[in-house]
Amino acid sequence: MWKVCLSTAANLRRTRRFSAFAAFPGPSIVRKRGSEILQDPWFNKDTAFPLTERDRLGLRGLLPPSIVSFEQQYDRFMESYRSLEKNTEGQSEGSIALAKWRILNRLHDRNETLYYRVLIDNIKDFAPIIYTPTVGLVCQNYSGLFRRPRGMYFSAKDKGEMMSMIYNWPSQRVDMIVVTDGSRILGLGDLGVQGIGIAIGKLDVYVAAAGMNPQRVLPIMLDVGTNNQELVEDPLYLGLRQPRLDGEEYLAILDEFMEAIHTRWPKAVVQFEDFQMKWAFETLQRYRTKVCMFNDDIQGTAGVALAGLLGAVRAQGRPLTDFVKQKIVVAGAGSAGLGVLNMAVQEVSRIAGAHGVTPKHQFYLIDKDGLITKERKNLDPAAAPFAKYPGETEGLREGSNLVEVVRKVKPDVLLGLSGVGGIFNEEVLKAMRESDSPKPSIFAMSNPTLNAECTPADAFKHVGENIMYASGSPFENVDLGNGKVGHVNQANNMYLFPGIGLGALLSGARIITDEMLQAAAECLASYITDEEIRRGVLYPSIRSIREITAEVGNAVLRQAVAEDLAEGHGEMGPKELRSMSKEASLEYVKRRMWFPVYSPLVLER
Ligand SMILES: NC(=O)c1ccc[n+]([C@@H]2O[C@H](COP(=O)([O-])OP(=O)(O)OC[C@H]3O[C@@H](n4cnc5c(N)ncnc54)[C@H](O)[C@@H]3O)[C@@H](O)[C@H]2O)c1
Ligand SMILES: O=C(O)C[C@H](O)C(=O)O
Ligand SMILES: [Mg+2]
Repeated sequence: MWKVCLSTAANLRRTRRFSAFAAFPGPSIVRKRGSEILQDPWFNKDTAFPLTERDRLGLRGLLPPSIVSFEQQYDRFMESYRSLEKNTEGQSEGSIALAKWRILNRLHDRNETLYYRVLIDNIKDFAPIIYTPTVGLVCQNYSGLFRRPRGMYFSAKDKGEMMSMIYNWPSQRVDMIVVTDGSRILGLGDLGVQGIGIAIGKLDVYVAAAGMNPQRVLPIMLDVGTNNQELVEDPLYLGLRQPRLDGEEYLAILDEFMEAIHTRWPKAVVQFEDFQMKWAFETLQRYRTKVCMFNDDIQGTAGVALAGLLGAVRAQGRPLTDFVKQKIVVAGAGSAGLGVLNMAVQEVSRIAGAHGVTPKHQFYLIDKDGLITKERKNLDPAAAPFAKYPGETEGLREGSNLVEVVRKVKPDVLLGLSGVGGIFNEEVLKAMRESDSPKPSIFAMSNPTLNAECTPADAFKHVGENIMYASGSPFENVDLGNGKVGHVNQANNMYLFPGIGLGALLSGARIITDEMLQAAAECLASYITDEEIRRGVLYPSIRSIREITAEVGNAVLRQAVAEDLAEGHGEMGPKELRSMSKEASLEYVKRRMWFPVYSPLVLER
């Protein structure tokens, strides 16, 4: 039916692209009738309710008589989106982006099936709106933009109540939770309760990329106060107006919350997002051996960066084992930068182990106070493994600045996770011209756009055309003249977190191990062909995120099975999972991915 109704070539392409994932829609059980259904975005079909359903569900007379098809609704939405693009021409980028977010958000609030379908089909255009970078702007303005709640809010005032509060969530089943305490939203700092936007955006990506069922995802804000004085003084601010809890008080809230969600949904996968570094590592260590959870900023980012770094080795025409020889300068010693270095060191050990040599790396770590050495006062224990000994610094000293380090080290890769826009300035980029690499790489991974350490245009201009470039937020490719294009990669954890969550869920993994994350990163790295590498491509197009996520999910699932951590999911037991070939488990993953189509609604009284 869907196929014969399609009118445009674009529609045809859409259907083909996802035909492998589309399943015949089974019925959805609904426990409400009439106008209550129209108010519920999970079930609402607007004017597309067929007559039989209008009769069955008490909708007759509540809708205009004409029945509009899903495809017509889809086209009408896209038309209004395009006309908004025209009508906002000439306005500031920020207000255009917010207008686009509003129109998508209104659809999200009204009709989830249509919302997720347009999101999946147009992920390249819409990801920058519902996710990085616009989601940053949305979080900054969340209190003013607020119209209706989404997800759950647990605050410091709810201490002792969380175990009962958790049952206020209407869905019996939750598969995926993204939780933030709002303390470090992208590179925008402490945004308090307004950080809920980031959890919502990540879960939208889960639905679009991993096919998580939107009825079973839950964004959560843990409001433990904010140290952002501007917010506290903002009359519109919707969060607690108190300093952030710290120390044992903070951990007591976290523990109570984790116990509550684990009690109600013991099989749910939990993603920690945008926690400040101080708590990011500590909470990861505290819960990762007890529940199925991971920290996206530490672990998801690390996997994506590692995949890109392995691509950078290939781009130099070197074998992957040469990763151990790479000189990598990392600017930013926070949760993301340290996560990347930890995983890179594990990779070095693995390669060295396989070749019977002593693992040794050439990684340099810089924070806001410059090069980190063993002489650093109050050296952070998490950064200590990467701090240089005096003899190893090639004339550099404690606190040497970025340009000094780049000049001296002549790194193969310069990678930024500092949260500070523009620190890869002209001087630093020009110093990269002296890189020892035949193809230097610049990863400006901080988000959102203005926080990128450098723009791609500046990187190609100042380092030269012969580079690999990646940024955390999306940028257009760079026109290098004479028909040449400087390819811009998006090194964003969105390539991995959906697959990590999906693989963990579908295997029923008890916990998420380093090896499962490694499998995810390797899977992503192997996605790119030599020909693509030659064109400067390190990551596949966001357009194929659903296919990539299925593969990554399968890699994670298979690793969970290999480590005997898979307890199974639904009717798929651990024994069945163990007996599956790689192809069979990939098929299982794909079949389990939710795809938005209107399913028949069946009333259960
Ligand atoms: N692309 C991605 O997928 C991705 C993933 C995670 C985080 N990020 C981005 O990375 C950034 C950092 O995140 P985080 O969680 O590590 O933050 P963080 O606050 O934990 O760490 C920031 C680090 O940068 C250092 N820094 C500050 N100014 C600097 C300077 N001038 N030079 C060098 N270092 C400097 C700080 O000292 C600190 O070590 C954010 O902008 C975030 O959006 C991107
Ligand atoms: O949210 C993103 O776009 C990536 C990452 O998780 C970040 O914190 O910047
Ligand atoms: Mg993040």
